[in-house]
Formats: sequence, structure tokens, C-alpha cells
Amino acid sequence: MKLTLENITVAFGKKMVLHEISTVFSPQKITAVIGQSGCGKTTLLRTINRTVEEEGGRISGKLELAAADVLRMPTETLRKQIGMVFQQPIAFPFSIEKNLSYVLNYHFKLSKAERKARITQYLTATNLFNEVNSDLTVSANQLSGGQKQRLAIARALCAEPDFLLLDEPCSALDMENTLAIEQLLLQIKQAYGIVIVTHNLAQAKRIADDIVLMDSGRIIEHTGKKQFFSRPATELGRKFIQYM
Ligand SMILES: Nc1ncnc2c1ncn2[C@@H]1O[C@H](COP(=O)(O)OP(=O)(O)OP(=O)(O)O)[C@@H](O)[C@H]1O
Repeated sequence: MKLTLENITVAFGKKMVLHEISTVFSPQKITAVIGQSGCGKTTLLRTINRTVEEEGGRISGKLELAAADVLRMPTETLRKQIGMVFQQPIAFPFSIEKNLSYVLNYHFKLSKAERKARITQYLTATNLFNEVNSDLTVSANQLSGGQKQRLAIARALCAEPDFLLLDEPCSALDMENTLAIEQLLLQIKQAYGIVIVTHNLAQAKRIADDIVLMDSGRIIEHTGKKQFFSRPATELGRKFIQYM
């Protein structure tokens, strides 16, 4: 399922933050969004899941998930189809199991056995199941930062989204946990479209299929990773690579 943006413009009051963004995010790929601080990366993600509207941002243009009109979709459907994971991992102060069953119960009517099977599936996919010795009664508060971030990803997956948006999910993590998240994204990308905002160009190089480079609220390059790192089309792209 593709995510298509056509002439997307976002404004807070009179302040224009995104300008006429037209692009397509592909399924089964990791797209890394890079750019200087303040260029609109987070706003782009928050436009896709429409949380900018909650802060008074106005979106105009066309945003489609397959043929569905995202800008007119009921919020509940939108939250189910497009998941988001934030920079600071959010773990609800419940057991690991309840962190996931909460989302599963919200979106699906499942038997106890089905719910348990899905919880095991997502915790296994995020490599948490073995780490907690299958004891899902452990409080999420007791997990490390990296484990909490993987729990947040597992929770997002519980909604069975088509797209997963991640806003600098590794910036609060050490190298080992960062690599664990990267491995996880590479493992699961076959089933989702993944869009990740990252300040870490080396991370983009390690895991992305496509690169989106933003500047002053615009996408100035959206290209395959190899092309971007060998022949960037813009001066800013060249600067980024030199900086690496
Ligand atoms: N709620 C808001 N109200 C007004 N302006 C906003 C709001 N949210 C974001 N902006 C503005 O939008 C612009 C882009 O911000 P955004 O956070 O998307 O950039 P970014 O590229 O993610 O930055 P960083 O890399 O520093 O996280 C900034 O000028 C910011 O001040």
C-alpha cells in the first residue's frame, strides 16, 4: 500500500511550515527522512498521522493511503493504519502484557488465546520475549531504554498498521540498543512501509532503502539510498555526505 502526498502544505496560523510536498512512500521499504534542524521532518510525520491538527496546524493538499483519503479518514481508522513511535520511548506503567493487550483490545475483538498468540508474536518480533524470559507480568517501567523503545514498536505493531512512522527512535539509545532497533526494522520491513526521521546519516546509510532530504519545509531529494550517497542531486545533499 503506497502513501501518496500531493501538494501538501502545512501552516500554523500564518506560519507556513511545509510547502507543496509531493512524494510517494513505498511499502516494504525503509525511507529515512533527513535534513537540518527545523526543516520540518517531525512536522512531516505528524502531518501524515494528522497529529499536527491537534496543535492547530492546517493541512491542505492530498494525502492518500492506497486510495483512501487520509485527510478525511476517521481518527480511529487513521491511528490503526498509520502507527507512530517517538524519540522518547513511551511505556505505560503496566505490565508488558497489558501494554500490548490494551492496544489489541482497542482495535480487535480477540479470544484470550488469540490475544496471547499476538502478544507473543510481536514481542518475539521485537526480540523482547526471550529477554524477559517470557515473563510478561514484568512492569514496563523496569525495562531499559532500548527495551522500552522496542516495546513501543511492538505496541505500534499490535494495531497492524500499513505504515510505521518513527521520529528519531534511537536518539536516546546507546549503540547496542540502536543496532537492535535497526535490525528489528530490517526484519519487519517486508510487512510495513517504514518512514524514519533520523539525525544519524550513518544510520540512514545502514538501514534505508530510500532517502528523503528536506530543506526549509520542502523535500528537495527523494531517491534511492545508493544514488543519494554516490550522486546526491543537490548542494545540501553533497554537504551532508561530506559531513559524514
Ligand atoms: N505547533 C507548532 N506551532 C508553530 N510552529 C511549529 C509547531 N510545530 C513545529 N513548528 C515549526 O515548524 C518548523 C519545523 O519544525 P520540525 O520540528 O518539524 O523540524 P525538524 O526538522 O523535525 O527539527 P529537529 O531536527 O530539530 O527536530 C519549525 O520552524 C518549528 O518551529
